[in-house]
Amino acid sequence: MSLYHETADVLSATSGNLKTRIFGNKDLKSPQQVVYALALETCKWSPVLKEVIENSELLRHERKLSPVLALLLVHDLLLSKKGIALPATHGLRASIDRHKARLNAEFTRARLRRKAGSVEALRQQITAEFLGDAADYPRWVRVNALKTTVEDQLATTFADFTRVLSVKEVTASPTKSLHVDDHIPNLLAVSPSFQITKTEAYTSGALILQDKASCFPAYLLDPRSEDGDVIDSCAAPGNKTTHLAAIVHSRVPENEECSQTVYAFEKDSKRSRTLEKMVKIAGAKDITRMSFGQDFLRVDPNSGLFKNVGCLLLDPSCSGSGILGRDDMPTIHLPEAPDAAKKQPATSNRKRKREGPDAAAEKPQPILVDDDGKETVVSSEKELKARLEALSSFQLILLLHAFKFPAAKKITYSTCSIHAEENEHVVLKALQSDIARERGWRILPRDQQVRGLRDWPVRGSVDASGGDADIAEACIRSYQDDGRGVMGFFVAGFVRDARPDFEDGDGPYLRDEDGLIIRDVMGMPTLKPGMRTELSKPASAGQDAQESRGDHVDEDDDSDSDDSSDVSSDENDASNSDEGEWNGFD
Ligand SMILES: C[S@@+](CC[C@H](N)C(=O)[O-])C[C@H]1O[C@@H](n2cnc3c(N)ncnc32)[C@H](O)[C@@H]1O
Repeated sequence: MSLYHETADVLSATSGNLKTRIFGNKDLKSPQQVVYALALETCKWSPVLKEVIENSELLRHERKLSPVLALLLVHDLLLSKKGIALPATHGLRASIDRHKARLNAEFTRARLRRKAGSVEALRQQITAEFLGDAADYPRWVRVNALKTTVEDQLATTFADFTRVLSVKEVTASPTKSLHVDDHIPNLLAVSPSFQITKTEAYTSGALILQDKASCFPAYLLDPRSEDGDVIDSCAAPGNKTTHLAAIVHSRVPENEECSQTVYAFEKDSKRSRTLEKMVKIAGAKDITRMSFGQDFLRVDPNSGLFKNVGCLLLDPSCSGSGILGRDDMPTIHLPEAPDAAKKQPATSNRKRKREGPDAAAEKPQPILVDDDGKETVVSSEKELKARLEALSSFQLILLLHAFKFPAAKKITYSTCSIHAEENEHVVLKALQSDIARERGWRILPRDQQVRGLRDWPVRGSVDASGGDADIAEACIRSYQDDGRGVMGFFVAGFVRDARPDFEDGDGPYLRDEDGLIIRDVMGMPTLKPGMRTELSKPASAGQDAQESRGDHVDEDDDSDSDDSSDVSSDENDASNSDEGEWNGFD
């Protein structure tokens, strides 16, 4: 099926948002990114394209074209640099090419009616209209300190931008403007219509699109050289991993080698590939060691490899309820088909929101979206509660696992959820846990936080913190729609005084240099790495390299599942088991 038919099907589907319709559809033959870009851009331009198609009477002459197909093809004819992505002999392309001159003329008329002096001016106008409410949010751009500096970027990529004093001014300004953020170092708020993905700085990894709130965890963790190595336990797609690497890098004195490592774990093998790409493009490869398809719960905290880990960042899967525009389906303006004109009132522009062009009106239902964009429709309060309960017990298990790293003294826990169950409640339970008490973990109070987050005004809920105002103050929140231009988010920091209780909880095992136990508590030899590999299931292509170095291969690769069933990853299993569970590093 052609790109155009597949994209037309996506736009005509009756359920799911645009992202889930595309990225959750394994049957698509065309590249998902290409389908997404075509669908989104066509929706954006559809008010103009509708006019062009109707005034040129394209659908009256080409009866086989549906209104959606016509929009997609005319979009590429008029607006894509490469034109229609079909051979000239293809029937669909021919049906548009026959009307090329008329379509071009109608496009010019539509532009002039909007008083746009050029196609670029029209593009800006259309983008601003399309953004609608989203225009209240700037584009948050993290300047990647591994590759560039704010000063360099202000002098190059943003040379023709006006610097303004607040986020509100950025979103209100009709011209290109930017604001250097007051809370997070190396962060810029940029005009939402700016097409940053087309800049060299973006494609080379010097600039990274990352919501301000998503920058909180790495900044709050504040890894310093004396803190030793860092773990990002749930790393893909890698925004926070690369942010951690950038912070670590920025603290290495000039002419000195970086002695710290950022260990990044990602359980899902498909998402691990995204992580790998992101780390590479961000220039973070030297600092980062990634373990693909690795469940963090199966990482042994007492392994010698992690004896210098002083900081951990935990950003586990959550309900995603704070994410901006996750459940939005862009509006598409369909041209009238000649027959439809008779059936429908002439005034109807068939403008539809959250539904495909041929769908019946759909009642919005609350949905939760997981890391892969998979949706869970929540039809009742009870169902929402059950889902949040499952998610929060999995989040707590991960946090308690992080507490076990013997040299750890700082941890951040974050979610992009607005629900207290996944946020303050997890924090309270973690603080009340045996492991927190044994190891002396406490919350990082507001007055000890890095300056930018100490100053950040939006804090946790006192009610959700069991009435404890200090804990609520220590928790950092953000909400959509509060005028600060950020997504809904939560982060809390935990600290303790470092105690190198390396053997703690694991017994006086003797380990080899990779941290593998080679003698047990009784001094008896344990399995050697080679023997473990024999016991493992055959490795996939990506794991060959790990095996050849004698690293373990996961026997129980459940990386495709990323939902609350993960809760079944028994914590004790994870910490006590030392065999066949380690995926090694890339
Ligand atoms: C919210 S996303 C992380 C986003 C990431 N920190 C960033 O900023 O780009 C959660 C990730 O954790 C992964 N994950 C969930 N459970 C995990 C586990 N037990 N071990 C390792 N990764 C896990 C998921 O597959 C998902 O990619």
